[in-house]
Parts: sequence; structure tokens; C-alpha cells
Amino acid sequence: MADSAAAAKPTPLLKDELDIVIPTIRNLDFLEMWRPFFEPYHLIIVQDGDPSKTIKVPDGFDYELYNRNDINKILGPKASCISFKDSACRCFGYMVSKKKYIYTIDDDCFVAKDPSGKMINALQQHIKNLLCPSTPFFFNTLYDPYTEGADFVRGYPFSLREGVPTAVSHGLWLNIPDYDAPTQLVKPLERNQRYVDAVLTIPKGTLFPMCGMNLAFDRELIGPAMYFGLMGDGQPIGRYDDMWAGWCVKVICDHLGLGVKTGLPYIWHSKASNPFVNLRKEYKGIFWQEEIIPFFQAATLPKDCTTVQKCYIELSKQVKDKLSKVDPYFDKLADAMVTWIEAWDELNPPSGAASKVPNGKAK
Ligand SMILES: O=c1ccn([C@@H]2O[C@H](COP(=O)(O)OP(=O)(O)O[C@H]3O[C@@H](CO)[C@H](O)[C@H]3O)[C@@H](O)[C@H]2O)c(=O)[nH]1
Ligand SMILES: [Mn+2]
Repeated sequence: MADSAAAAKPTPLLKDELDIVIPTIRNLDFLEMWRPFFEPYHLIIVQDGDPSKTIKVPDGFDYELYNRNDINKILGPKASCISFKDSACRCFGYMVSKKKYIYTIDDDCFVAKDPSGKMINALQQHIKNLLCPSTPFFFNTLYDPYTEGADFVRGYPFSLREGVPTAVSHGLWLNIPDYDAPTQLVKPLERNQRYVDAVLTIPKGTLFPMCGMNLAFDRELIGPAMYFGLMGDGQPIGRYDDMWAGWCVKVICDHLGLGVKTGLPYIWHSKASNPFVNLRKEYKGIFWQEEIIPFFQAATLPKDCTTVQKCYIELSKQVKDKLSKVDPYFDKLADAMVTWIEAWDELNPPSGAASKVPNGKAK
């Protein structure tokens, strides 16, 4: 009987080709709710803050955990590019992973329900988004043409219907929306109750505010560009980690002909962080982004930038040239971008087939 039951249970999609990266400063009880969806996958937990604190992980999960001491030991002086006391530290998990795909989620994000009341398996939807092509060059008005019950509409060029590989799947959040501090302050009670049943490719040439709390990507296609910058302790800015990565990623995806999708899946974001603390972290970013975004909108990469690493190094040069006048911070950030690529290439030598190397060990 048992054999037939096991045989009937389908192997979860990309079970051995995807890591789940969780930045955390607290025990990971939230995993209990995700167990049906996450248990078959390997977790990479990036413990931020005090490394002497023990993070409790519920039994039954296969994981490796890295605290600040581990990061310093593994990267040596290059650890300076990994933020401390900010969720930006999660990008260390992307670097040490050996898998082709990454899903990253915050520890205050829970399983949401769709309008029918069904629990949403966010991970499976992200995988579906990543395994289906994107359509950045021509907008399909019936949204994702590859989803069940939809297609390319009349007038959509057949020459473009093959689409391009999808590098990023950006999910959304019910309940607490990812608002900046000023918006949170003026709308403290606002909750996102709108479930929009759509997945959209973000058109080429359009930037977007990438939120890191419910995000998946193809690590082999775009991993080296997923650097979450210098944030938190000792830095003049915070809560722009995912934004910075998203702007760099979108410029590089546009250049390399890769797709970025946003929309489904939703998660339930349960905890609003303190808007006053957030304002202090964000406020320089609120001014700076008025100059940063035109920089990324105007950024072009030369034809000989044929790999993500080459694109990223070129971008770091342009950051140093054009953004250092905004604040010396960008000079430091440009250098950290180079350090990140050096560390990435050290841990991920080009010869290694990323998804074939065994996982790291649980602590
Ligand atoms: O110093 C820290 C603080 C938190 N974390 C972990 O990071 C995520 C997000 O933390 P939290 O949910 O408290 O903060 P939010 O404001 O809701 O996060 C949103 O803002 C972005 C900040 O850049 C973030 O990506 C968004 O989701 C949790 O897992 C904390 O445990 C940390 O590692 N270090
Ligand atoms: Mn949160």
C-alpha cells in the first residue's frame, strides 16, 4: 500500500535544482505553514545579526545555515561586500548555492489563499513562471500567453511568440503591502486585499521596484547580478537592497534579452516593520532615487558585454563615474559590486555545472 501511495505522489518540480534562501534574525517557526510546499527543498538560511544567537529551525527541513562568522570565514576580506543587520545579507545565500534556481522569502511571509480559499503554493507558481518564456519585446494584452486558457492575441507578431528565457519571477503580497515609510506613515491601516490573477512580463526598457520578500530567479541566467548592495550597519541607507538589485538586474536582462515577470504568486505578508525606523533607513534613498533611476534608464551596455559578470562590472564602472557625485557612498558601492563579482566567481568557478554540485552541510 505504502509503495503505491509514494509512487502516486509526484516529485515536486525542480526538487534538486532549487534552493530556498531565507534571511533571518528570528526562529523560523513560519516554516511550519510552508511545510507542505517547502519540505522537499533544500534551504539556505542566512542568519543576520548576533552570530552567537541560535536560530531554531523546525525538524524535518534539509538546510544549511550561515551566520556572520561563517560569511567572514568563507569570504575573508571580500565579506565586506555582504551587508550586516539588513535583509540584504540574503544575497550571500545566492552566492553559496549550487543550484540553478533560487527562491527567497522573508520569515514574516505566510501562505496566502486565493479567492476560492485554496492555499497558494507560491513556490510552484514561481517555478511555472521561470520555466515559461517571457515576452519583453511586445506586450500581450491578455497577459501571460503561456498560461492555461490564454494565448497571444490577434496582431501579436508570430516572429515574437517564442518569447525569451525568463530570468526573474517577482511575486506579490496580500495584507501588508511593501510600501515605503512615508506611504506607510500616512496609510498605517491600509491592507492589500486585491488578488489580481495575472502574470505580466515587464517590457524591455522599463524599470520596476523589485521587492525581495517573495522572489525567484534563474541563478545561472542572472545570479551574478542579484547583489543586494551595501545596506544596514555602517551604511547611510537601508531597505534599498532589493531595489538596487532590481534596477541592475533589469538593465542587464534587457541587454541580454532575458525576461522579468511580476504578478502571481501572492504570499501573506504578516508584519509591518516600524515606519519610523524605516524612514530613518530609507530617507536618503527617497532623494537619491530621483537621480539613480534616470541613471539606470539611460544606462547602456556595450555589445562585448556578453556575460552577466561583464555587464555587472561595466555597470559598476558607470556607477562610479556617474553616481559618485550624488554621494561618496556610490563610490564605495561601485567597489563592492566588483568585490561581489570576484567573490561570486571564486565560489562559482565557470567550469562547475551549478546544479550538479551537492548541497552544503547543515550546521
Ligand atoms: O536586520 C535585519 C532585519 C530583518 N532581516 C530579515 O529580513 C527579512 C525582512 O525583514 P522584515 O520583514 O522585518 O522587514 P520588511 O520591512 O517587511 O522587509 C521588506 O523590506 C525589505 C528590506 O530591504 C525586505 O526585502 C522586504 O521584505 C526577514 O526575513 C527578517 O528576518 C534581516 O535579515 N536582518
Ligand atoms: Mn516583512
